[in-house]
Amino acid sequence: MASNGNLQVGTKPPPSPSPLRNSKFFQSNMRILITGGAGFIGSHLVDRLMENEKNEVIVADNYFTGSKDNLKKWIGHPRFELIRHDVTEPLLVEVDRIYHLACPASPIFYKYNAVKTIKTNVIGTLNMLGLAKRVGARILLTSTSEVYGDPLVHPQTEEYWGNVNPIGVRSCYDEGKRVAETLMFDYHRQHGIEIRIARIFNTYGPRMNIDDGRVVSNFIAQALRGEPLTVQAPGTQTRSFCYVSDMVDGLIRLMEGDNTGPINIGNPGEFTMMELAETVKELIDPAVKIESVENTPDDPRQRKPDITKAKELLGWEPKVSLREGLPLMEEDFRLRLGVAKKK
Ligand SMILES: NC(=O)c1ccc[n+]([C@@H]2O[C@H](COP(=O)([O-])OP(=O)(O)OC[C@H]3O[C@@H](n4cnc5c(N)ncnc54)[C@H](O)[C@@H]3O)[C@@H](O)[C@H]2O)c1
Ligand SMILES: O=C(O)[C@H]1O[C@H](OP(=O)(O)OP(=O)(O)OC[C@H]2O[C@@H](n3ccc(=O)[nH]c3=O)[C@H](O)[C@@H]2O)[C@H](O)[C@@H](O)[C@@H]1O
Repeated sequence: MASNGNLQVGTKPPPSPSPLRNSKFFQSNMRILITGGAGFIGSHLVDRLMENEKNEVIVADNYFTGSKDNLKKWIGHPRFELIRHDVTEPLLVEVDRIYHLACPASPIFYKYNAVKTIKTNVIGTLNMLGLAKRVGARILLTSTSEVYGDPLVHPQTEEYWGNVNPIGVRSCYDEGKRVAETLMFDYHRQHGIEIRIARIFNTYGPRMNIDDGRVVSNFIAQALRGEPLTVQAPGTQTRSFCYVSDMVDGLIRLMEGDNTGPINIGNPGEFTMMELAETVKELIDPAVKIESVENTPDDPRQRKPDITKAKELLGWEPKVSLREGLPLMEEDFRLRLGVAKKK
């Protein structure tokens, strides 16, 4: 039984999975559902899980921000299935694991239809927990460092309750993810569902949407197009950036470990947005300009994960530094934009 000290007395044991899993000759595969698996992190997670012959992977995605193109190498594979499905509608599939990633991650996209974003986080998570209860699956939620809001505690530990605006333009996402975490623990305490919660910090890498609006994808696309890098004021705000392969490794370790979380998964390397712009400029095009533009409401001024729990409980820490990761993302964007490296 997973534990994190939060369990009430008398919690029911987790629901039993299909009798097949208890058979002496266990032949069936581990059946894994990934909601949002056509997205940036999700498609890299599919790649890693499909490497294991024992895994069958099912992706459910509504393609709001993801695309089939991210999964083209798996379509038609006997151990892979792709379903066009919106998690705000119930889904019934017999699975053993659920990685629940379905939610737009870019602020531009999650603000575009705020009501849909909070529906996805609340109703979508309710539907996935209902599925986990129905089929006896273990479920992992990709929560976010945004649950800490504009943090007054720095770096952020998992015990910090956050400083979140409940009625702002980011609340559909920040509060939506907080409610999702609440639902996860309520199903865990009330129904014994096996839960895992990852609080993901800013993640970057190949397959991010090029015009996604997030800072790393914006700066690299702008530098490759010879456009000014748009540093949103004040430019001294900080973020900590985790390369996608490290993120995927952390998510799998959390799912297959025995701690419910929440556990911060991110790279504690903290940079101001101006420092990030200067690094991208140096790496891609020293001639590119940097311009200051206005920011959006409620933008957190600082963000840096305390990853003590990830290190101690998951044996995980990031391996790829920003200076190692950015060139890998540049190569992907050059390929997709058709922009050759200057000799
Ligand atoms: N990338 C980051 O920096 C970051 C940081 C913190 C948390 N996260 C979380 O990780 C998860 C994946 O993020 P990402 O960066 O891959 O984002 P992404 O936008 O690339 O992927 C999200 C996927 O979910 C799908 N989706 C959205 N709403 C859906 C719905 N209602 N039904 C079905 N599918 C739906 C999208 O089409 C997309 O494929 C999200 O839950 C996000 O909140 C990401
Ligand atoms: O890691 C997280 O938990 C969160 O990180 C990001 O949220 P945010 O940090 O706001 O993402 P960006 O839009 O990339 O902004 C990062 C910083 O860069 C700045 N920025 C953004 C874009 C740009 O062109 N220029 C720029 O300076 C923003 O003002 C902000 O201060 C993701 O979008 C969220 O999904 C995720 O939950």
